[in-house]
Amino acid sequence: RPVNIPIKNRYVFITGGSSGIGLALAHQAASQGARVSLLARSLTKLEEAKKSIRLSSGVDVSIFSADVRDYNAVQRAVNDAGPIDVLVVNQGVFVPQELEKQELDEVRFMIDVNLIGSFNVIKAALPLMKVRKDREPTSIALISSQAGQVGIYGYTAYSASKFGLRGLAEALQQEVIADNVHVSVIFPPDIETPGFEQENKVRPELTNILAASSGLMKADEVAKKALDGIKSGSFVVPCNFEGHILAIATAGLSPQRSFWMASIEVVFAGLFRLIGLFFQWNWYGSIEKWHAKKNET
Ligand SMILES: NC(=O)C1=CN([C@@H]2O[C@H](COP(=O)(O)OP(=O)(O)OC[C@H]3O[C@@H](n4cnc5c(N)ncnc54)[C@H](OP(=O)(O)O)[C@@H]3O)[C@@H](O)[C@H]2O)C=CC1
Ligand SMILES: CCCCCCCCCCCCCCCC(=O)[C@@H](N)CO
Repeated sequence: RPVNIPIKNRYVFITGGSSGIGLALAHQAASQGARVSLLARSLTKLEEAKKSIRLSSGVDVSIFSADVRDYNAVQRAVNDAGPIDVLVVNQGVFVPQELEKQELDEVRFMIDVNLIGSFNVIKAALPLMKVRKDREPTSIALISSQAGQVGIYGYTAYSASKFGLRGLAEALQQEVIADNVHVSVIFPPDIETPGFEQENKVRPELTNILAASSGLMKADEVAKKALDGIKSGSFVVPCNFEGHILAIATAGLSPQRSFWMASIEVVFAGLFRLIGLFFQWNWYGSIEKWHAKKNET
């Protein structure tokens, strides 16, 4: 059934809101009349974000410095922020590397921040969100990645953390639906953000080749898709053309509000499996070629 989750005059809490997608989302939510709170570690970056939002939309946002890995710190921030209508769990770290070369500390870092950190944020915020149920519907949105829909070379730990968010989201939606809380998972491709700029310095060549199957988006475009998906209470939120194909090919047993999209998923399931196999065939071809070239030199 369709749902409409308004943003205007509502409380939006964004983790990782001081940079990249989170910051773009904060700008857009503020300019649409939301009361915005941001959480991240660096107070300096938070203050810069606050200043830039005040300059562009005249809105004063609240900022909270905390590490999502620290449950007590997250709980304090969430309680200080007050009511929450829309929770955007966006914080994330990504250090691409072949597992054989990657230190386990880096694996743990990604799982801790991306997955366990999301548990900490949601668990701390849920009680505050449930008390808002007598009002309008509320939302919990998680920023995953297309690497959370399909495993990609160089992303063993990152993909695991982002696939994990999907399981969390599917189960959570069943637990909170009675409280009129609607869960959305956003699956973006590569996005031009400060984090991506860092990632690009160390990304394995094969990761670049495979990720190039999907486009590169601007943070503003992704933020707009995310916000529209949140407002319409969509469970799976794709961001670009490839993302739509990927969403249908990996629909699995996730909830679907749109009768139209559900029909497409059912009727074209076989066709999209075929497209998926074509991509895999192509990717394994690239991997083979890359190894052949490496062995030559
Ligand atoms: N850029 C891309 O290509 C893509 C990104 N994504 C996902 O989108 C999300 C945002 O990415 P992007 O905007 O590029 O990232 P950025 O690196 O630009 O921003 C990350 C934000 O998260 C905060 N953050 C990081 N670690 C923690 C922590 N332990 N506790 C609290 N806050 C933290 C950062 O602030 P601080 O460091 O001060 O804590 C910052 O505000 C991530 O979940 C990422 O996986 C998905 C697909 C593609
Ligand atoms: C069945 C049809 C398939 C359609 C095309 C599929 C293309 C998939 C490409 C996946 C790209 C993953 C990018 C990850 C970005 C990211 O999260 C990092 N930049 C870290 O932030």
